[in-house]
Amino acid sequence: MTAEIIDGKAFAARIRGEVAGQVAALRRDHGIVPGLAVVLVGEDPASQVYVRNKHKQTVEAGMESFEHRLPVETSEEELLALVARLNADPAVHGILVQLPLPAQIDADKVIAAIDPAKDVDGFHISNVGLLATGQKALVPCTPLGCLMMLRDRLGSLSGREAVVIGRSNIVGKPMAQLLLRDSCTVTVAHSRTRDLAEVVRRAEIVVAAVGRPGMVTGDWIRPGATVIDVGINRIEDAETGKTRLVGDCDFESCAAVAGAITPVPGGVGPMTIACLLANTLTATCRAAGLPEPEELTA
Ligand SMILES: Nc1nc(=O)c2c([nH]1)NC[C@@H]1CN(c3ccc(C(=O)N[C@@H](CCC(=O)O)C(=O)O)cc3)C=[N+]21
Repeated sequence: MTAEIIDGKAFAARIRGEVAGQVAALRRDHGIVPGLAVVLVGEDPASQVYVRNKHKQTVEAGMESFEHRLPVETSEEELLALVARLNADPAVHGILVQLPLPAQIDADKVIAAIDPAKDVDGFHISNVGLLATGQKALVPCTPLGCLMMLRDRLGSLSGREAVVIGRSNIVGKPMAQLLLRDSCTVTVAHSRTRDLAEVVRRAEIVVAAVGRPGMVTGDWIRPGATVIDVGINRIEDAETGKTRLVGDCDFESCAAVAGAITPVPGGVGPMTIACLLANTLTATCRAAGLPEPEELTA
């Protein structure tokens, strides 16, 4: 069997188009322009690429983009002061502080300082708790994108066996909560899981988010399973000496067994940014007391 390759790039473009349409309607009917503030501390090259892409796509969707680049030696107090200003700014509907942060800044403290209503990353404990208890939350972008692709391919997820590999606050844990909310039977596996291959072989849905290049191989995959590869690992190609992006799944061997699989690049990554725009639109609608875009939320 050869897996269908899920085109995350095309899916993300479709979502951004939908967001752009609703942004245009908000402007036309209510004079509201959604605004997204992205804060980058330091000059990590990968982070700079992501922030540039976010800015470009935010503007293309018709929203306002506020970029704040701070030097690597920025203090925690300075960053907290900026967050406070953004919280108070009515033109800002969404706030994203790019992670990781330099060592002198406590990321948990910064996330806790963001107004939960503007927390488009869905990282604030208030949103984490709302998601975990099945209430209306802002949901982390990467798991939200994964959920959209799974629903699109499988329809109802009810009763399905899902295995999430990885237990991070950013992907693994919220992914498990979303799958649970859609009535999957969810297992969260991780580096200490015994017989990991055997656990993964049970799954109709595999979400790999461990950050270890090529760790999941085809012999771990149940025939026909849907495989969502969240890993974005930059490795050096042994032959060309150039760096390239690979996922947590060994693509060739997994694609030979799976029913469908997301590629890296061009899978989950573009969906993450599309969902950031969707969350910004959702936050804007909620702030204005307007009906929110149902098909763009979890
Ligand atoms: N507060 C916060 N929120 C985030 O959402 C966040 C963050 N911090 N820190 C860094 C990670 C990483 N991240 C990505 C987004 C898009 C791609 C993406 O579009 N990737 C392309 C490839 C891009 C390339 O060539 O490097 C793809 O997979 O096709 C990747 C990674 C968001 N993150």
